[in-house]
Amino acid sequence: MHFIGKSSGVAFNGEKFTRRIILPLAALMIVAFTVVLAFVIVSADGQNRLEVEASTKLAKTALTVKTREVARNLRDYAVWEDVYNNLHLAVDVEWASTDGNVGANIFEGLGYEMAFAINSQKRTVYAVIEGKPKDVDALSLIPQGLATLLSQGASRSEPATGLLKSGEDVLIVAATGIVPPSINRSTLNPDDISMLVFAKKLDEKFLARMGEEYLLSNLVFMPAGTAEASASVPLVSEEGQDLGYITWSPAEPGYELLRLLLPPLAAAVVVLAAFAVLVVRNARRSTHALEESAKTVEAFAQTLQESEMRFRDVAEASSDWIWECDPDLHLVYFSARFSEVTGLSAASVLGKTLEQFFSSDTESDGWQLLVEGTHGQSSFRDLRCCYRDANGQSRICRLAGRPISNSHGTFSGFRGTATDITDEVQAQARATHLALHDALTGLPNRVLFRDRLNLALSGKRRNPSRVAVICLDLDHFKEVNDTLGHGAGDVLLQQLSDRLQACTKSNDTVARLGGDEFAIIQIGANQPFESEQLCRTLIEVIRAPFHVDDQELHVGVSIGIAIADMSGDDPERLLKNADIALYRAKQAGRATYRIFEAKMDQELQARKALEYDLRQAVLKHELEVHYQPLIDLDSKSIVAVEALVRWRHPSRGLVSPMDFIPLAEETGLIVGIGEWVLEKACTQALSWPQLRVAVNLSPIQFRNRDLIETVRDVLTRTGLEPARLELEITESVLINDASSALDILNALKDLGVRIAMDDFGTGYSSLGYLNSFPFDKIKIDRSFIGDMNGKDKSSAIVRSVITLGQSLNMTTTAEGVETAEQATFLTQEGCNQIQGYYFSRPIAADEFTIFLENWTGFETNLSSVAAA
Ligand SMILES: Nc1nc2c(ncn2[C@@H]2O[C@H](COP(=O)(O)O[C@H]3[C@@H](O)[C@H](n4cnc5c(=O)[nH]c(N)nc54)O[C@@H]3COP(=O)(O)O)[C@@H](O)[C@H]2O)c(=O)[nH]1
Repeated sequence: MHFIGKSSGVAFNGEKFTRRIILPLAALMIVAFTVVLAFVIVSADGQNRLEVEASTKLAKTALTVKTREVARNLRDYAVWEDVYNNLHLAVDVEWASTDGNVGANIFEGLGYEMAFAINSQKRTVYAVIEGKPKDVDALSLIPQGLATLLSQGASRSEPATGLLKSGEDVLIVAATGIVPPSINRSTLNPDDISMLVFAKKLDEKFLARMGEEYLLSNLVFMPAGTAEASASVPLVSEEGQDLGYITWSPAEPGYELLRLLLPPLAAAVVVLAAFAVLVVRNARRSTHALEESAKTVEAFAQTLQESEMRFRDVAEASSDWIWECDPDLHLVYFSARFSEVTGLSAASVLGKTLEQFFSSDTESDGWQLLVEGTHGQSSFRDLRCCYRDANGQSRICRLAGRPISNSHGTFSGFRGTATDITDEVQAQARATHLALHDALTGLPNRVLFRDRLNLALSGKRRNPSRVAVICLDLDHFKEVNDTLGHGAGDVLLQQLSDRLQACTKSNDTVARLGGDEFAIIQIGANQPFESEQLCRTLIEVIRAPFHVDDQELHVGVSIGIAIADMSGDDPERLLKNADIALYRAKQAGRATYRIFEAKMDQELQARKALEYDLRQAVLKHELEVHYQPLIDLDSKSIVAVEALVRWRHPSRGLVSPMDFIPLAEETGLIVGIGEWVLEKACTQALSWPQLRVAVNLSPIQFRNRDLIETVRDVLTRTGLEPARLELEITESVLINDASSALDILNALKDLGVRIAMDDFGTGYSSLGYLNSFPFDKIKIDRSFIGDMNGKDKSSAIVRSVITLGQSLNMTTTAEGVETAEQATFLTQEGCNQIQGYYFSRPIAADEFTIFLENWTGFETNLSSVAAA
């Protein structure tokens, strides 16, 4: 394993690219182009200079040739016998000037502007200027150099030539002696010889023709002192006098070359530049790609480095250690972590086989294959093994290994890791336990209960009717929680679970399903006998007081039993059936048990249907309120009316509240129904201004703290005077939580409404209640009224309650008065109000209005009662 160092920065940014690639390349191109251009220009210039040199030579040659031509023409005349005779021996001007001798032909034929014949005394004897004889002196006309030239020409056979000036004109002048071939020249004294002179002007015409002949374009004469041209030949006399120069426009092959070369060169430069741009662009792309791949490589290197660091950190931080064994599974290597984790020295273990050090705590095939040597030299992982650490403690580890080979490729053992998973396994075991057990009691929870039930039922199939599911629900446990707090409730539940376990056998399962709900799976050969026996025991055992925080607590238990095969063997169904039986046990007055029967389910279904109908009834406004009058026995007038709810069911007809109020209470629907009845009754009472209206309140409504607000709101909404509203409560309201109930009653009383104790005598009839709360009225339950005949116990009770009411200054009302005798007796005993079918059944509001209108009072036969 090795680390790849961080890159030293291969990255090539744009600036670097420009500096390192583009600028040198551009400079190279500029230099190359400049060199080429300079070379071309220098070559062109060289060529031009060569051309100047060549043309100069040519111009000189042309001058020489012209000069020789003048000399040659001169000589032709000078050797002519006639010229000797007519211009030397004697001067015959007429002969000489005749055309064809030395006359006009000299100018017109040969083009010489001047011709002179000069005798030995240097006197011009004959002169022809531009073809016409003139009397001029040659030496005056050409003052400088002619004398010398005459002298030279006289002394030699060939004409002497030179460039001389006449006025502003430059002349090619040739001078030679007039000596015919008949005379031996050497015999003559030069000083005696007459000279013939021809002169040719270097005028424009002459030079133009000469230029044409010698390809010297624009050949012109330039006087002395003017700026010298690039191509010129100076005109210097024999005596060194500067006469000016001839100049011409030399050909410029160099510039021609430039004209030819520059466009393709420029094109080449453009192409090269374009190519360079392309190359640079490609290079930039390549550089960019290179840069990207460099970055990627760098990133990889970084990642690898981090990965290695991570691996090292993990390896050092984890409890893993590395081991190695030879082909016979003898341990031959441990990493340093081995000793740190196990507390054992590597030396004490090295040499042992895998099997001698580890043992498998599971029936793992992998482990068997490994230690038996049938591993096939293949990798393995997740082998759970045990070993003993330095303290002799059993530890669990997970082994992973892969085969290793020597340099020849032969199998040389295994190398792998061992991870100590003892804590993990223990934590997992704890988690599993927690997931399957109730934290408070340690009993199996619902999940484990289901598992066990499934298991029991699968066993039951081999031995039917042995499994019973028993559901338990504590009676009055809520009161423990409410009065002593949840801590006390928890302790009670823990004690209860101990009692439950003590009552069951080892192969039974006691589980806590939640709250105060417990369940038992009982396996018994003799069902339902055994489960009934167990339930009776449980009821007894649980009835015994619990001791929590020095307090003696009493709870009871209701139990439902479902026997497999008697009620199906589906675990869910079985549990549900036990629940239904439990419900029936509770309905039966608690502290008892019930065994599930099929009809219970039917009843439950019917109840559910009723519940559904009731919910619908509320929504569909199928409820209505009927009214029953309360008659004052002093005035014989109707003083109040009791509102009683009815359900006009579409198919069942008028349903009694006896049939649906309990259900409404169980489902909580009573809260909404109660409020609706209250509002309806208060509204209706407004149309009977002389009457109070009495409305029944359910204990369930009392548990709701909103009751006070509800009553206040209804009174506000309807506008009924609070003193005209009488709320009837039963003793059960006070039994559950007397102090809270008394608070609510006081609050209601503060609203100004009256409170009546309903069904007095049927419950605990604790006089303490009457003492602790100043009721306005006591309603004697109709069961006492129906039973009394003047002498019996009921009559005595009724009499005592009336007396009690009188002494507590409370109104007494007798319910269920069906006969005149009952009315007479109650009148006689001093009862204040009576209510019953004798006067009217509960009737609809409009019927009641008619009843009220027709009311004329009633008669009591006091004498007959007294006689009885
Ligand atoms: N929480 C609420 N409870 C209500 C409401 N409406 C009624 N109830 C309670 O339902 C129980 C049954 O009521 P009901 O069937 O209406 O019976 C009442 C009277 O019809 C009946 N009664 C009256 N006189 C006689 C009689 O001469 N003989 C006879 N056999 N029965 C008679 O008594 C019932 C009134 O009882 P009480 O309320 O105790 O004054 C009943 O417990 C109602 O309270 C409601 O809206 N909310």
